[in-house]
Amino acid sequence: MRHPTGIQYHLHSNPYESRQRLMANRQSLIKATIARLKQALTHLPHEEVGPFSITLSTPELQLHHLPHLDNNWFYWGEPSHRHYRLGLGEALRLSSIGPLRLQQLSDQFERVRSNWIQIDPDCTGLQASAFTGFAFDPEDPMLQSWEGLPNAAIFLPELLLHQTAEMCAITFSFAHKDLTRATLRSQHLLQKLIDALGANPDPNPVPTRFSRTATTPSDDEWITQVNKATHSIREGTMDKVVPFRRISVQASQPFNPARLMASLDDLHPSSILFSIRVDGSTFAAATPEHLLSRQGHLISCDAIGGTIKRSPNPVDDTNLGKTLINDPKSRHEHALVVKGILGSLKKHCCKLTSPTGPSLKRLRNLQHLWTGIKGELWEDTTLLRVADDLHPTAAVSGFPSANAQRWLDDHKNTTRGWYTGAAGWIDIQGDGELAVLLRCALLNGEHAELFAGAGVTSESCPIAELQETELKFGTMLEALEHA
Ligand SMILES: C=C(O[C@@H]1C=C(C(=O)O)C=C[C@H]1O)C(=O)O
Repeated sequence: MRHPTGIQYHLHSNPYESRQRLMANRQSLIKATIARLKQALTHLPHEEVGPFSITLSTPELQLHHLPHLDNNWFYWGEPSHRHYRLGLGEALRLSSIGPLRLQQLSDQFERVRSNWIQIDPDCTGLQASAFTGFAFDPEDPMLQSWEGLPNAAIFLPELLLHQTAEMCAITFSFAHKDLTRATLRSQHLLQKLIDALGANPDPNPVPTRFSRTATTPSDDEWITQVNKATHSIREGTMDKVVPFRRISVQASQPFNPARLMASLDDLHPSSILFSIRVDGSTFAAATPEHLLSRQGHLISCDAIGGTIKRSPNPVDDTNLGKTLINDPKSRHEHALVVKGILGSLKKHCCKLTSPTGPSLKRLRNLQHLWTGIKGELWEDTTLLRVADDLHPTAAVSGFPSANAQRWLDDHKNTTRGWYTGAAGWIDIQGDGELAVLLRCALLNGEHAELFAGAGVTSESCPIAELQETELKFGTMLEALEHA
């Protein structure tokens, strides 16, 4: 295959072979890439303030999993689209907290975007991009196990490895004009990246053993809480609320985030995978739900609400799906999510479309009611401003949102950190994707905390909602066995 720059390359289908080849050629690859970077840097416009991003096609590299890294990382994967992004280093961090956090972040990012220069000498067409994420609660001070993760932030990585189904490219970014420093830093990160990609994955034939050490609220407390919620709903306080539970697990050896993401990739190829490590906090998620995707003036959102288990028996599995789709309680719970999202999008969109009824979204261990919502944006808005109005959706907080939030605060069902917040990427054009952070875990050595919630309406059965949270914990618990 011949690349536009004239570089000859081969796509290796055998990962072992491609790793071997990478390690054998790594010094020459680093040298050649840095030479191309230096060459591209000579084209930087002198008068601009930056940030600056240089994108180089790197067909010799392939990204299918989070590699084993000892420094900070940002990772986004959509296995079913063979689409992955890995960020290392921070060229720039924008952060904010408080009720105006997303508007402030949006304004800061728009200022950055207006000065951001990207050079793409290989004509990859891949846009320079940053990672972003935010906690559920705008006021969450991010204490205890969440310490290190900011409440809301945008991170422009110094090195972004971007793999699509067709190509792989590296974008080097920096927020200053010290070209020597930029080159040295790029070389250092490239070396780290190639060493990580080229390393053979740790063999882990034995499942990781761990035990559950704490559950908050306990089963009994949860049942009381759900009963109180259905009572409040029947009294007319709100239509729906989504309380959550947290479990702690303890293993005999540290969990390995790279192995965790690889097993999530194998077990949940249709989910969105996200992981971040900053300042000692490691967070990972495999979520089925987009909060928002934006491409130009087109946006889309997932409305998800209504959950049932799966069965290994195909007939039973189909029947479970039918039960869910015909269940008035689940349909009602789902309809509130759709209504809430349409209500939030109205002011941003000149056109909104959604199917008249939900379909089934089948995941490995559970199935959901799902409605895809599409819209066309008015011109003067941004991904983060739309996200600000969407978040929190009735899928993760309740309906109406303010009443549900008050109920959760009153019942101390708070301190969620990034669980049920959102994270993703945002590019130089203002396009991006944000995923709702569900089916997730905070990793800390041999300790992990997992989070799961369930939508409660007037007809909810507390035991069924308890079982639903257990099903949802199952996503991470199963993957942690291979971590
Ligand atoms: C709150 C969670 O999931 C949300 C709630 C759902 C429900 O109540 O049926 C389904 C999907 C998610 O929107 C979670 O996974 O923790």
